[in-house]
Amino acid sequence: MSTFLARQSPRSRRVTIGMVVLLVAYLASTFGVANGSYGTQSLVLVAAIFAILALSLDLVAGVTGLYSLGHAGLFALGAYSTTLLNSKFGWNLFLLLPLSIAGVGIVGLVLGFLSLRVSGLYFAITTFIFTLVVVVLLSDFSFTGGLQGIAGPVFPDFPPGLAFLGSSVAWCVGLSLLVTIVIIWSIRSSPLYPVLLAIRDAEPFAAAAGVRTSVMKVGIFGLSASLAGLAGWAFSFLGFISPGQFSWTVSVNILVMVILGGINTRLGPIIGAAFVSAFPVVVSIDPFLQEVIFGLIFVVVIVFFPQGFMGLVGSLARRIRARFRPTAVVVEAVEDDASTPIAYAHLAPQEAVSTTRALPAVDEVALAAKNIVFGYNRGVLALNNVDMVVKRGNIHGLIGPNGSGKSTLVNLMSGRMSPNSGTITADGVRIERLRAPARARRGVMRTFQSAVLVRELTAQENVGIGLYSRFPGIAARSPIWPLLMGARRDSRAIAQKSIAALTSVGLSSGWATTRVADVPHGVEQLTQLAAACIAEPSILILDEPLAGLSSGEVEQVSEILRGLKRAGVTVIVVEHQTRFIFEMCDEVTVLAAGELVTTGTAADVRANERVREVYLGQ
Ligand SMILES: Nc1ncnc2c1ncn2[C@@H]1O[C@H](COP(=O)(O)OP(=O)(O)OP(=O)(O)O)[C@@H](O)[C@H]1O
Repeated sequence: MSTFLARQSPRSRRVTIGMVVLLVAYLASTFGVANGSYGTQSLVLVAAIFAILALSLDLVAGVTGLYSLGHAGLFALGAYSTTLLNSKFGWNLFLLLPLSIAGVGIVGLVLGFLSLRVSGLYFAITTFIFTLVVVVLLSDFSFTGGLQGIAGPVFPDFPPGLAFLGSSVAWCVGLSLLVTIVIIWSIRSSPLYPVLLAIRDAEPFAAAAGVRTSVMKVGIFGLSASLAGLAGWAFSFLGFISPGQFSWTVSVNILVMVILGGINTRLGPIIGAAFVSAFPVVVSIDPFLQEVIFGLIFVVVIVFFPQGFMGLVGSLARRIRARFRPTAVVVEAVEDDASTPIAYAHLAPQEAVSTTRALPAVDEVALAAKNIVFGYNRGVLALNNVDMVVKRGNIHGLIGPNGSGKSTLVNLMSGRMSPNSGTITADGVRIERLRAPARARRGVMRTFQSAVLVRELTAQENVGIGLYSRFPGIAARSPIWPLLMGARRDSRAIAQKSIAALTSVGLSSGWATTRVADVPHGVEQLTQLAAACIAEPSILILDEPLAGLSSGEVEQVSEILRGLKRAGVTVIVVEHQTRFIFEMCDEVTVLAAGELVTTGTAADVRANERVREVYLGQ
């Protein structure tokens, strides 16, 4: 074992040791519970099942931002389908396990689909109604046992030779919890985790990085529902099941567990489930008083420690770490080495765009928007019959007074919206009806006017999101990520490329490991530039990249753009700083009041009478 560990990298060694510790803790605690008293067993097993539910809810609510009150309903479907199919039709309990997981997962996919139509409070209410309907149906039908409920199936005991293991139900529930922990913690340690946070906090950024956010939301909800189905399957072995055990208050209770323990944390949902399940047993007083005390604890946590128990522990740990962290510095100037394209300096030679991309043919068109018409909510047209043709390898400026339609045109070119009429082609292919992720996979990437990033993640983790479409199968591999050698290699590659991308835009490693919430505006802008550059775009669209930057940082961005141009990347840049635009750009397009004024070289545009009148104020 020690030779095996010695051959591993420090990170792999930590993962291996973590897995061994988890397995030993699981075996020891399950053995203890399985041989414990009936009272201990019923308390711990119920807590373990609620831990599964809390972990599964945290995946959708805490990580992905889909607040569901439907988990009690999904839980009920798992428990009742197992009980009814076994007691009425004699189906094998072990066959019912995958059926329950898959069946409830499919219902979850349907519920997840609703999240694409309604979000936030409306999604919570929709899922709440789902739970109500499930419970009403279970209460009304006679074959479900009505309000009285029905006896759950009997889980087979261990054979006599293994009787020393104790209660088989305890092992079954323990194994279900272990599997859930492995799946959730694997996702959290995979590159999918930052992507899910981006879907929650910065969906346009995730979409611009090539993530199909709708598919991802539906899929994650389906996975979470499957885990609720697993919890229901295991719960059916604990005795009698009745509709009251799955009412809407149970959905709320699962959410309370997540919040008390710490939303979006590894251990929080488990601690919350243990606390809420044990509370009535430990504080064994008048039930009314008990509820009042529990309510007070919840209010105190929400008001003073909104991140729950684990959030409190985490913020203490961050404060201690911050004391020992070296001061981060921005590299003020980027070396101007004409032989090394700055934005791609981090890539291996065989991957570097500059070495693989043929030099642009003169006047070859990279992106063309023709006859673009677009109006918001059928109101006044924001763009009326606008043309913009961008030549390959050029830096092309887009300027115009406030409200002239620059951001709207950028959003249409990058796929955030589609035009009412007109065509957009990239590399000769029509893209105007493609969504942002599809355009990103075609090499059309963008940044946003005010940086759209995940504030709780470090700059390095944010930049890594930009690589999502470059590493196949991240979502499919994520539930067992640390167990896969190739996946761990990919994690290392993503981390290395992210640091290199940040270095290439002039950010030191100190900033790479700082949370975006704690970095200055300039670092935030450079981080989103690195996140767009890392995926080697062929066309890069920058929406006001200089907004709020110091003169040193402006010079730094200019240098980065020159590096991109040398690497053959076509850059479209929207900017108000005309000095920068006229200095940097090969061609400039000018818009005014949603109409095209002119396109031409900096000299042509500066000399244009209409431009001087509408924009330069002369
Ligand atoms: N989400 C929206 N809903 C309705 N109207 C909008 C929306 N976004 C922009 N507009 C309108 O569309 C027109 C063009 O706006 P747009 O933001 O594209 O201009 P802009 O040139 O980028 O301006 P700025 O330089 O201030 O960013 C404006 O009249 C604006 O009020």
